[in-house]
Amino acid sequence: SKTVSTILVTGGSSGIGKCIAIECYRQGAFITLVARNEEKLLQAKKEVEKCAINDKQVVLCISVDVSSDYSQVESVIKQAQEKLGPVDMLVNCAGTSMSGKFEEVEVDRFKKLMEVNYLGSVYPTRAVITTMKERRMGRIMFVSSQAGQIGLFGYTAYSPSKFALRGLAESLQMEIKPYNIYVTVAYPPDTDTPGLAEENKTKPLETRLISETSGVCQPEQVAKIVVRDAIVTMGLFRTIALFYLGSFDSIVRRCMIQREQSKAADKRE
Ligand SMILES: NC(=O)C1=CN([C@@H]2O[C@H](COP(=O)(O)OP(=O)(O)OC[C@H]3O[C@@H](n4cnc5c(N)ncnc54)[C@H](OP(=O)(O)O)[C@@H]3O)[C@@H](O)[C@H]2O)C=CC1
Ligand SMILES: CCCCCCCCCCCCCCCC(=O)[C@@H](N)CO
Repeated sequence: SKTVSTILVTGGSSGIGKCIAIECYRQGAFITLVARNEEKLLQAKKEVEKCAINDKQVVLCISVDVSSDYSQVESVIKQAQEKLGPVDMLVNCAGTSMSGKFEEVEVDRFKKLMEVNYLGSVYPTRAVITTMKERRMGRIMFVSSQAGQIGLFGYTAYSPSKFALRGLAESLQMEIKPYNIYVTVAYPPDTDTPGLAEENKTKPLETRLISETSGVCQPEQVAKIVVRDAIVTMGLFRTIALFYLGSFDSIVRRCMIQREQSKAADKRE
């Protein structure tokens, strides 16, 4: 039996996701990289493999669009789990950004960003959650953005898709805490990646000046911090309304225990 973790990283072929994969591989994990473009996936796989700490480690690649068809996402993640074992940590990092003035953003982009950034995190999470609950263990990370905490000039399409992740994460955390599954949300500032370079091609001056106040991080640095937070801390509940959330948690726990007792009673009959 393995002692190391199995980690699935969406958006693992580039930028922050690739650095998260490398960071975990350096700690002995087995990794599945998920993204669409197969060449970029293979290239990233090679880079990750260079960081192995033992000869049993494996990097698996899956080419799929995380945002288009749930049944497809479910089936490829099932295949990955059959090969590498159940996912201990899911990192939802696949995403795309764009900036522009509200009235200049093509109307289709609002939908596209919600699909990729929001539904593209719902689907993989939905595909791993049942097994995590059965195993009574797991970690789920959502990669939001500083623009997922405050709305900023130029991000009328992007920010809402990142705010949505927070609502998802907090609600889900309340459901799955009794199952020993912890949710974290990362809110990085601008980070030097191919995605940022692409976004910068059309960034309004205001957006650029505002973003500069927060500086640009290196993806390796962001990866180190978010992986540490996901493994070491107990997730969101540190920061928000501890008292109320604690009492809601006890409701959830009580209901779970009652449900299990009545299930056991049914079996005895
Ligand atoms: N860089 C930054 O300044 C910041 C980024 N973020 C967030 O971090 C995440 C990663 O950003 P970054 O590293 O810059 O991005 P990159 O553009 O460099 O990488 C994006 C990754 O996501 C994959 N991806 C994109 N769309 C899909 C899809 N529909 N299905 C599956 N995979 C997909 C890409 O592969 P492929 O295209 O082949 O599918 C690639 O692996 C994003 O969610 C972004 O919003 C947050 C704060 C700051
Ligand atoms: C604790 C409260 C934090 C609030 C800090 C406010 C700082 C304002 C600057 C924000 C910079 C915008 C980052 C967007 C990054 C992004 O997601 C895109 N680059 C993706 O490519």
